[in-house]
Amino acid sequence: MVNVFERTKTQTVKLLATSIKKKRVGILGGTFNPPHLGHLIIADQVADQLDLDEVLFMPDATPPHVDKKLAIDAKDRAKMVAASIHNNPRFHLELSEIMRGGVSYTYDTMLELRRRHPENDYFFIIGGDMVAYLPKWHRIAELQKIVKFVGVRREGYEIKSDFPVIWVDVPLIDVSSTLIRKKIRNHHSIHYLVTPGVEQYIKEHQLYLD
Ligand SMILES: Nc1ncnc2c1ncn2[C@@H]1O[C@H](COP(=O)(O)OP(=O)(O)OP(=O)(O)O)[C@@H](O)[C@H]1O
Ligand SMILES: O=C(O)c1ccc[n+]([C@@H]2O[C@H](COP(=O)([O-])O)[C@@H](O)[C@H]2O)c1
Repeated sequence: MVNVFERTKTQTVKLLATSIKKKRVGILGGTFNPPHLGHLIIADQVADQLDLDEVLFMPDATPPHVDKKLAIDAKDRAKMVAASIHNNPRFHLELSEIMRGGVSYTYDTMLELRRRHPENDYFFIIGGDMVAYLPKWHRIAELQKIVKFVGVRREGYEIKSDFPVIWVDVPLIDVSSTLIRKKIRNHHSIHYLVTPGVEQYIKEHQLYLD
């Protein structure tokens, strides 16, 4: 007969084994100013084709490139991301960069995520407009050792880079946050370009009107 102590020990070991199951985790980092259907489609296509367990949508605090101005608060961007992804159980909001504050270098973030879950495989998703700049990213040589980069093509950008990237085929989606902001400023429709929750949030908070 198995004594209670032994049974508990076996169960605990089993529990620990399942709780540290290695996951394949995609990360879509961005400014999400605002999040749009392009973000959702690329995350879903990559998750499907690379068989990912989850995708973390991770709004940055201050983007590393100096030319990106952020007029709206990180809280608004995070709330809009939450509204975009709430009905997809594979998508999660990752707040590490906003909580850490300052310039959001991916290397610092990956160290933090790896500390939390060293067992996982991480796949950082980037659009074709970003791939050419990868060699210039902060501590890229070390970063490459702890994350795999996944590239998706983007309308209007030709890829000329021999940087090691896993390419995933996605339908070309000619939508950007810049386009959405411009449409709002010009009082044009953004219906179907963002989720209904994001459209409502933008209206309620009167974002991007100037
Ligand atoms: N339509 C799209 N097709 C492919 N990749 C995209 C698309 N939209 C965004 N991405 C990628 O998603 C990531 C996060 O994008 P980000 O939040 O900066 O949106 P954006 O539309 O590029 O914003 P902005 O127009 O303000 O520069 C980046 O790697 C970007 O290249
Ligand atoms: O770490 C870097 O040097 C670095 C340089 C450029 C971009 N990134 C990350 O790439 C992601 C997409 O950037 P962006 O500006 O297109 O939203 C976002 O998570 C940024 O923090 C990171």
